[in-house]
Amino acid sequence: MNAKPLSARHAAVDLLDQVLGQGRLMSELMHGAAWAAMVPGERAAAQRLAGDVLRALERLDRILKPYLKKDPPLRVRNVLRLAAYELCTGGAAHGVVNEAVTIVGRSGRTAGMKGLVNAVLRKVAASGPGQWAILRVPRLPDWLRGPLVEAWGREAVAAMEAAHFAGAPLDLSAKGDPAVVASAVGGDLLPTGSVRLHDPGQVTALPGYDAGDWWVQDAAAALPVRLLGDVSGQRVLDMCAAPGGKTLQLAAAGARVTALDLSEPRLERVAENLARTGLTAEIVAGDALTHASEYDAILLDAPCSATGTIRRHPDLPHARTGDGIAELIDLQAAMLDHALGLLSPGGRLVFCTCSLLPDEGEAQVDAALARHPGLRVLPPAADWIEPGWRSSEGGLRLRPDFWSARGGMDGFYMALLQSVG
Ligand SMILES: C[S@@+](CC[C@H](N)C(=O)[O-])C[C@H]1O[C@@H](n2cnc3c(N)ncnc32)[C@H](O)[C@@H]1O
Repeated sequence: MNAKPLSARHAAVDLLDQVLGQGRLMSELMHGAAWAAMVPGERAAAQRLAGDVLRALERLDRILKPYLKKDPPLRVRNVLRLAAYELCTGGAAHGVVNEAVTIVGRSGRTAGMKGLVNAVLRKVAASGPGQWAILRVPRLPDWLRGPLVEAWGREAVAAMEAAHFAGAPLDLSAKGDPAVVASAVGGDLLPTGSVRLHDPGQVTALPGYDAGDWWVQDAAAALPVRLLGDVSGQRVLDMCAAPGGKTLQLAAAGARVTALDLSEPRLERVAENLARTGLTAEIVAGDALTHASEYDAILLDAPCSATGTIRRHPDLPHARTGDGIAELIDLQAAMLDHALGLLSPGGRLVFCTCSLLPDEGEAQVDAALARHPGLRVLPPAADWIEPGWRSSEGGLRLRPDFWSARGGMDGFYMALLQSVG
C-alpha cells in the first residue's frame, strides 16, 4: 500500500530540518518521490510555510524561549517554530497544535516530546500573537549582516531587513508590450517596464502563461539587459545564461543570442523557457572561461553570493555561512577578463550580479578598470533610472529597500563597459 502523501506542515518541517540542519537550499530539496506524491496545493503551501518560518526565525525563537528550559532536538524545535508561526499569525489553535503533536509523534526519536510540544504551544497560543505584534523585525545572520552594515550602514541594513521580512511580489517581463500584459493579468506596470502582481495566486494559471506572453523575472533582474541598449540583429553572448530570464529578454529584443552555461540541467530550463515563449537562442553547454567566439555585446550575469535575492529565498541566509564568496569573487574577475577578449571592436559588455556585497559589484568593476587601461564605464542613460541608483564608478546599485512603497526590488549591481583604443 502507498504511504499517505505528506501534509504541507509535515513537508515544511522536513524542509526546515534540511535547510537549518544541513545547509541545503529549498530549491535543491523539493524533488523526489515524497514531493511528487503531494497534491500541488499542499506542495505550494509547504514551500510558503517553510519560507515564512525562515523569514521570522529570530522572532519565533524569542517567542518560544521562555517556555523551553532545555534546547530541544532540531526537528522538535522546527515543529514548534512552524506551529508558533501559525498560532501568531491567525492559525486556529486546535488544528495547529494537534498536527504539531502528530508530527513529533511519528518518529520514535521525538515521540517522547509530544507532551512538551502540546504544553509549549498552548502557552504560545495564548501569549504569542501579542508578542508577535511588538517584536523587532528579524535580523540577518551575522555572516551577512556584518559586511552589509560595513557597506551600507545600519539604517540601510534595517530597511533591507524590513524588505526581506515583507517578502516579494511577483514580477513579470513581457515578450511584447508590457502594458498589454499588465492589463491581461491585472498587474501594475512599473516605470522600468516590468509588470507587478501583489497577490498572484498560481503563476501557471495567469492569463498568457501557456501562450508564453511573459516570464517571471524580478524587476531589478530585468534591468541589466536594458543597459545594453538596442541589440536587434546583433550577436549577443549571454555568458552565464541559465535559467534564462535574460536570454529571453535578449531574444525578444531581436538579438542573435548564444546562451552559454556550465550546467546542462540548468540549460534544460533555458530550452523549456524558450519553447514556451516561442523565442530562439543557440544553447551552448560550456565553460565561460574557455568559450571562444566574437560578439557585438556580452551579458555577464556572473555566479555570486545571490544575497540580493533573499526576499524570494529566505533559506539562503540560514543555509549559507559566507564560505566560498572569495572564490566566487575570483571567478567573477576571471570571467570578466575573458569576456572582454570576446568583444568585437566597440562592443559593449554588461557585468552584473544579484549580490548586495560591493566586492561582487562596485569593487569588481573598479578592479577591472585598473587591470584594463582601455576599459571605460558608460554611464547608463534611461528615463527610468533614479538618481539614487547610480554608484560612483558609473554603475547602478539596486537594493531591496528601494521602491519600498511599491513592494521593493531584488538587490542587484550592473555596469555597462566598453573598451576604447
Ligand atoms: C546568476 S546565475 C545566471 C542567471 C541567468 N543569467 C538568468 O537571468 O536566468 C549564474 C549561472 O552561472 C553558471 N555558471 C557557473 N560557473 C560557470 C562557468 N564557469 N561557465 C559558465 N557558466 C557558469 C551557473 O550554472 C548559473 O546558471
